[in-house]
Amino acid sequence: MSCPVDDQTSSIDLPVWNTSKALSPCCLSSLAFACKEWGFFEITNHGISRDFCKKLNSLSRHIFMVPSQVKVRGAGPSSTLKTYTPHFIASPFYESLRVNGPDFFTSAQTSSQAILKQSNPEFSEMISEYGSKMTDLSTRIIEMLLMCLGDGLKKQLLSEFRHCHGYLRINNYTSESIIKSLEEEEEVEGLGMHTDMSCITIVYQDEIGGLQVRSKEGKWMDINPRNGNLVVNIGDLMQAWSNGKFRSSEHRVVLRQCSSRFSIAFFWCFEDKKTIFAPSPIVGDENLRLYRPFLCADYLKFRENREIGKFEKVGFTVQHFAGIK
Ligand SMILES: O=C(O)CCC(=O)C(=O)O
Ligand SMILES: [Fe+2]
Repeated sequence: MSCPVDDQTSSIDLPVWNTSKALSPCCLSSLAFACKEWGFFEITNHGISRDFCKKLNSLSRHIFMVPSQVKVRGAGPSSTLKTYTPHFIASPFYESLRVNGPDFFTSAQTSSQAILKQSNPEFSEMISEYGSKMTDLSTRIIEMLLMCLGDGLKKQLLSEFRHCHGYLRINNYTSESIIKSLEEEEEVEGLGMHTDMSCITIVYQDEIGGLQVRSKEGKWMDINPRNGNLVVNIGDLMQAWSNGKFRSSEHRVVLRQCSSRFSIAFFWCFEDKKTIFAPSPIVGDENLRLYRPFLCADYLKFRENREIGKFEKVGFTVQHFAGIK
C-alpha cells in the first residue's frame, strides 16, 4: 500500500447540482446519468462555507496531534467503539475519527473528551452543525435520486428511507517523511480502493485534492470539485436497493507531494435491521433481480469480518455478498 502509484489519470467533469435551485429536467437527467455511470456527482450552495471547513480542520487537528498511543487508548478498543481508526489500519497515511448521529454534539464531546481529556465545546458545536446540515442534504439527495428513478417514485418509495441514520468520519492524511521523498509526479495511496457501505456519502475535501473514482473500464479519474462543491457518491446499500440502477463505484485517495490532507465523509445509511430488497416498481415487470434480499446489519458484518485490519478494502462488496449471477 505504501508503494508509489503510477497509473496515468485524467480528471472527470461531474454534473453539479445547485441545491438552492429547482431541479430542471435537464439537470435531473444529467444527475441520473452520472449516478448510473460514475456513482458520483457534486453539489453546490450546500450551506457549508470554506471558512467553516477551515476552522473545523484546525479544531480537528488538535485532536489528531495528540500522541498516537493516547488516541488509541482514549478512544477505547476500536473494534467495539469504532471511534478512532489509527494509522496502519486502512493505510499508513490515514487516521480518522468517527462521530455518530443523530446526536452529533454528544458523540463529538465523548470522542474529544476521551482523546484530549477535556471536552471541546467549540468542536462539538461545529460538528453538530455540520452533521445536521448533512442530514438535511442527505434527505434531499435521496428525494432527488428517487426522482431520477422515475415519475411518481419519490412519493411511493420515500418511506423506505425514513429510518436512515448518518455518521461522520473526519479523515486526516499525513505522511510527511514519505511524501517529501516522492518524485514530483509520484503518488501513494492515502486510502486504498474501496466502495462505501452507505446509501450515499457526502465528502468535503480540502484544496489538496486526491480523491479518485475508478471507471467501468478500470481507469482512475481525478475528482477535483470546484468552488467548494461537495462530492456525493452512491454507496453499496443504494446500489443493491436500486437493483443496480445506481452504481457504487470503487474510489480511493492518492497523496502527492504535500504534508497533509483533510476531509470529512458523511455516510447516510439504512438502519441495521432493514431488509434490503429492491422494490418492484424499480425492478420492473421482467423481475430481473440482481441481488437477493439481505439484512443491512449482515452486510456490514460481512464487510467488517472479512477484512481484518483492512478497513474498507474492495474485493468484498455487495456484489459478492448478495449478487445473483
Ligand atoms: O478522503 C476522501 O476524500 C474520501 C474518503 C472516503 O472515501 C471514505 O471515507 O470512504
Ligand atoms: Fe469512500
